[in-house]
Amino acid sequence: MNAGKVCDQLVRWLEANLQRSGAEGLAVGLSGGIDSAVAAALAQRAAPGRTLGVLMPCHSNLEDQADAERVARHVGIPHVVVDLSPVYDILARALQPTLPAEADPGRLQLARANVKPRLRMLTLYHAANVRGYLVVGTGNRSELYTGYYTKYGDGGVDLLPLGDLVKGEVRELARYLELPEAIIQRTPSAGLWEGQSDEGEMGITYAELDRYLLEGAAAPELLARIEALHRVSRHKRELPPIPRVAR
Ligand SMILES: Nc1ncnc2c1ncn2[C@@H]1O[C@H](COP(=O)(O)OP(=O)(O)OC[C@H]2O[C@@H]([n+]3cccc(C(=O)O)c3)[C@H](O)[C@@H]2O)[C@@H](O)[C@H]1O
Ligand SMILES: Nc1ncnc2c1ncn2[C@@H]1O[C@H](COP(=O)(O)OP(=O)(O)OP(=O)(O)O)[C@@H](O)[C@H]1O
Repeated sequence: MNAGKVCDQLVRWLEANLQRSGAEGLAVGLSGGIDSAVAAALAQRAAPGRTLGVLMPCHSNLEDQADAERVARHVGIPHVVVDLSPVYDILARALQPTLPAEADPGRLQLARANVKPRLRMLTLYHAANVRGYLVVGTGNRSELYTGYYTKYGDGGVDLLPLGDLVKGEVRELARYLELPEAIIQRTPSAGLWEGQSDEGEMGITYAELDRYLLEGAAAPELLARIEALHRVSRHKRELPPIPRVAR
């Protein structure tokens, strides 16, 4: 991949989409991870002085927040911090009546974890609405293909500038953009629970997934796993089905 060429294309793509929309700027959620750092750096180039970073810790560790602040400084964008921890706690209590009598522990953990990206989506849209900005998503091709994101959570965005790049290409772009090496080297994690890692949860490494997406090469078991993830997450990449009514 020619990182310089890709960078220019993506900046121009963001500029064009911003202009077409009539919106005034771009808002990006900054987690301290590589995807949001790259998305923010591209947004800042496309809309200098009109890009906002939004930090939304939710029982997150202080290191992540420090990394996110570092990204905002490095990229040169203003940022706001919205601590979602208290609202998450209140919501977790308020949601008790939605629980079945005997909730499956695995499902309960995931349902609770998905509240965090959904609160972030709500917060980002509020920040965007009050400024006339668009919400820039950070999903990459590897995550989109496998559905590794929360529907209407981090999947609820206006633009996906990284959507055609596999995770390894996002890393190449991060190096081209001269983002801090510590951010580039972080273990990819959605940070939804202690010890969670993307690769651990998916049961596939990004190297394997990227190779499959770029070259179509994968061992049969791996191919079956990736295609199963793709199949069951199809609904996330489409609008909700609408019945055709016969009158
Ligand atoms: N066939 C179908 N047709 C229509 N809708 C369907 C459906 N199957 C499920 N659904 C709906 O979708 C829901 C399940 O989807 P969803 O709510 O997203 O939940 P789900 O895919 O189960 O969980 C989200 C996954 O994304 C990961 N994640 C989240 C956030 C960020 C990142 C990251 O690294 O960036 C990763 C997270 O760790 C977890 O593995 C179901 O409860 C149901 O409402
Ligand atoms: N604490 C946070 N503050 C602000 N935004 C966040 C936060 N956590 C997640 N996000 C947003 O949600 C997106 C998905 O983040 P997540 O941490 O789940 O995994 P990711 O896809 O590896 O992204 P990244 O590499 O940017 O961390 C992030 O890129 C970011 O835009």
